[in-house]
Amino acid sequence: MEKIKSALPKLEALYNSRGDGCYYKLQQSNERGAFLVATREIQTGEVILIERPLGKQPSEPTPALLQQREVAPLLETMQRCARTHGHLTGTSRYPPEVRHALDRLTELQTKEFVLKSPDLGAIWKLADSHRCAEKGDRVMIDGLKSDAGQKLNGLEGQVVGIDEKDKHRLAVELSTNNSKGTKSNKKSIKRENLKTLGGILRTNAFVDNHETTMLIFKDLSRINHACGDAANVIKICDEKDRAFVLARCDIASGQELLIDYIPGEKEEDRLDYLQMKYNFRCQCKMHTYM
Ligand SMILES: C[S@@+](CC[C@H](N)C(=O)[O-])C[C@H]1O[C@@H](n2cnc3c(N)ncnc32)[C@H](O)[C@@H]1O
Repeated sequence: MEKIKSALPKLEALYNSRGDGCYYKLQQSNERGAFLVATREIQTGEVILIERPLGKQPSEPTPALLQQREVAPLLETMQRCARTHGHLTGTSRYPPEVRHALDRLTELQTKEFVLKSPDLGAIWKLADSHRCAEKGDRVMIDGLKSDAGQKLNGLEGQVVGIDEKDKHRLAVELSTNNSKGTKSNKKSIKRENLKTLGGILRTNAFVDNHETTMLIFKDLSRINHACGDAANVIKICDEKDRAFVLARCDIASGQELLIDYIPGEKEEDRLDYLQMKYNFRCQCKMHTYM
């Protein structure tokens, strides 16, 4: 890894000098959402993309977050669980209250960081596999299928509580701008149709080289996961948190780009960790026949 890091300036110069355009395109599938596909043959070691993050936030709770009143009971829940089950990485065998605590802590922290990103519009376009909105959260409506619902997809708002008439839905206050200014407009929406910034962060974040910062990217965050040798690309960050994505083997045109989200994670913890952090059951070729 150190060898690649020292080669980054040379790789960047090479990447900037090549005149043959982008090496991948974005596609969409019903099962695994958006993904990237190679549009030409790529050789081992070639740089596929270099990009700066759209947003970032510290991996651990900041002192400002720790001072918030609602945070102490959430941390207490997580610490109690860690005492009973061991360290809180690598497994989804935790009780629902721990998952809830994780959801809330991430959501609260995104208010201090991701919500203030100048690229917020691009961040909202990323996927949210968690769908864990609660009262007070900024949300975006997503995935409504009916004709009327489709018109609401992409609108932003804030959850103001549970819908009194239907406890399975949340009341969302949309802010609609019109010629007379901002008008209040409440809608009743199922949680599964609401993206949150915390959910987006957890679904899409990669850590920096020191594992202290979570970073989200416009293109890198569209690359789906495959475990270990089933992955054909790797990423490495430079000191400015820009991600370099390199081919770790030869990639044929038309092949999906795949990255290991959890390099170094032990095999026995992998499926649980992917489920907890990204909320999917891994179907890569290492796990298809399990
Ligand atoms: C970082 S995003 C990747 C891009 C995403 N497919 C999209 O639509 O934007 C991670 C999410 O993609 C999906 N995903 C990625 N790799 C997958 C895999 N091997 N099997 C199933 N779903 C996967 C899961 O929904 C996961 O939470």
